[in-house]
Amino acid sequence: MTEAPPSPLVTSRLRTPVGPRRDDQQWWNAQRGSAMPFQRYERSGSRLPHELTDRTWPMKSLVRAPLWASVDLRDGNQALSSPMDIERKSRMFDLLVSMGFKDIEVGYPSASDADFSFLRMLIEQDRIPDDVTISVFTPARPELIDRTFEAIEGADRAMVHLCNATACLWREVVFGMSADDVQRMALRSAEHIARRAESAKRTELRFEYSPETFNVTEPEFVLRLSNAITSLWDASPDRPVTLNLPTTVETDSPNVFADQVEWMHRNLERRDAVILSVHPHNDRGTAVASAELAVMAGADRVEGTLFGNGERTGNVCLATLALNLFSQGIDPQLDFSDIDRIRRTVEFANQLPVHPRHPYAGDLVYTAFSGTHQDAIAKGLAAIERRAAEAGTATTEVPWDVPYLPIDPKDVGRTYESVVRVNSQSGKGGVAHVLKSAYGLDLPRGMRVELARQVQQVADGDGVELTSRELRAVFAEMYLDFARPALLLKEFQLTSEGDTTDIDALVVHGEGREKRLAGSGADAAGAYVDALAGTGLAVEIAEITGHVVSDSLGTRYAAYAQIGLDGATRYGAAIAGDEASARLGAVTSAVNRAHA
Ligand SMILES: CC(=O)SCCNC(=O)CCNC(=O)[C@H](O)C(C)(C)COP(=O)(O)OP(=O)(O)OC[C@H]1O[C@@H](n2cnc3c(N)ncnc32)[C@H](O)[C@@H]1OP(=O)(O)O
Ligand SMILES: CC(C)C(=O)C(=O)O
Ligand SMILES: [Mg+2]
Repeated sequence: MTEAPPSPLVTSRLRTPVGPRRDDQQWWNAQRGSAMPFQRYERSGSRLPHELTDRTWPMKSLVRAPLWASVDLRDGNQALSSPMDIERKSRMFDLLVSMGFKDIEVGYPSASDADFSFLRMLIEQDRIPDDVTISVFTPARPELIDRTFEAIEGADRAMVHLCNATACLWREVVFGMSADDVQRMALRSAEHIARRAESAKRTELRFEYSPETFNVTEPEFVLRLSNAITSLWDASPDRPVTLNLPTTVETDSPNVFADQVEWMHRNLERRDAVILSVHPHNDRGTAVASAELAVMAGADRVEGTLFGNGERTGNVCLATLALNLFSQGIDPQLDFSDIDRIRRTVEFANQLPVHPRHPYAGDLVYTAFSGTHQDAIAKGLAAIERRAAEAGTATTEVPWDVPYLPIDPKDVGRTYESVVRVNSQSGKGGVAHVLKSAYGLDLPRGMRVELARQVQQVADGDGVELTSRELRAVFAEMYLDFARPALLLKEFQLTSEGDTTDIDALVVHGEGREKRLAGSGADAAGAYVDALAGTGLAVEIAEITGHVVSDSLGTRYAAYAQIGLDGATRYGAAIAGDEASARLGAVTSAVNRAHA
């Protein structure tokens, strides 16, 4: 068996070890060796091309969306315990089209009847829009290539995607071939494809080649093979060949992949005739970083799946990549404006749930439970509203800048309702935010503190989250509903003359009977406390605030009073049909709380 050409690129060791030194462990580092058999995974040599000391990708930033290619229907599908049936495939295909994907790998038609018939259905029912190119996967086996061409017969456009593994382990263990044999197998298949394409005149054909296991293949071998393929297919700027570099099994940190991609990008022949693509998998959990750095390193196109379904730990998640761009002010060129619809369809097709913490799409990703985060979010949302009001424009027109929320949930079709959810980790900011957003109640600061303390006690006791309705109930129990009120304002009449307001009120105080009281003051509340002196209550008003509330019961008024009584400060609140009733009710509530 011929060995792969010796590659200086894979034997050089350029990596500088980082991390705490083991020999003179510091007093502050109590970590000790584990019993894990890590030695089994030690590597000799490096995958870094040693020429690449002048890498340019670290200085680059992403400025536009790469070409997106969905492989949900091929790589995603092949990883499912129950592969998609035709209905699930159709729903996935229509979703991808509706989102703006122009490059969709629809299957591996030579592998199964399900993939073959789905493709025939798409073609025969004319379901492929004019600006969408479907791609079909084939291994380097002539009989399967022939079947692939049967599957695409009659299509207006298609991309034939040839793939074979190239790394030493696969050459030796899977194929039992030398590097030269693998190259010969790939070229024979590429030639076979070119020949078949000659006779498929009706279809505008493009070609893709993937050196599967690229990331663990000797770079010089993969470069030589890729150049031979693009030459055989006669890649030209007006008929470019897609060269797709996968991390079939992700093995290294993303900077290593970025170096590998930049090295290919700089050394490929016919670079202007090659669409350089990457296909990261997520075995180390760094597929997104690998894709982003690869684009900085020169890749033009990214293959992946929605929410990262795929073999083992999955393919790179295109939703994350696209919305990462969006969050930096770059048009993702894909429509995620209703991310829950997208998620529901993908969950239906894959029969797999999307994790509640999945970037941008999970149920919980725009939700804060912890107090300080809630406080900051509530302040951030209020600041956006203020800025919009100052500019005389809608909140959607001012730049988004809210702590702990990288994007506006509304931009992906979410509401603010679940942004703040209250449990025992919550503070006053969160409690106030929920009452305001769900019920329009804008409590004064001191009252928020008092209410939050009570909410925390309830949440601690129950150990669960409080819904906005439960929160409203805690508020009502504290300030609005008194089973045995010490003071009851049954009715009142106000008259004003000049700067003075007079009140005539009917109250019940303590165990006593109804009592008619009169008083005067600068306003209704002032007149009321003056009248209350007649029952022996020496109330002082520190602050009264209020606002209109519109809810299912119509437009009403909410008032919040802070009073001094018997040397203590109390808060009270009331919601009533008119402002005066609410303000007097808030004073009554505060008195009742003092006596509770
Ligand atoms: C990284 C990727 O995602 S590659 C895509 C992988 N996707 C799939 O495998 C899904 C669909 N696959 C299938 O349905 C089947 O594997 C089939 C129908 C394609 C082939 O089935 P079988 O002929 O029974 O072969 P099987 O899958 O057991 O083994 C693969 C054979 O193909 C060879 N092979 C594997 N990959 C390739 C390739 N890219 N090009 C050429 N030959 C290949 C293997 O060496 C093995 O050959 P051998 O029989 O001489 O040992
Ligand atoms: C077919 C290739 C691109 C693949 O899916 C992989 O290597 O992961
Ligand atoms: Mg893959």
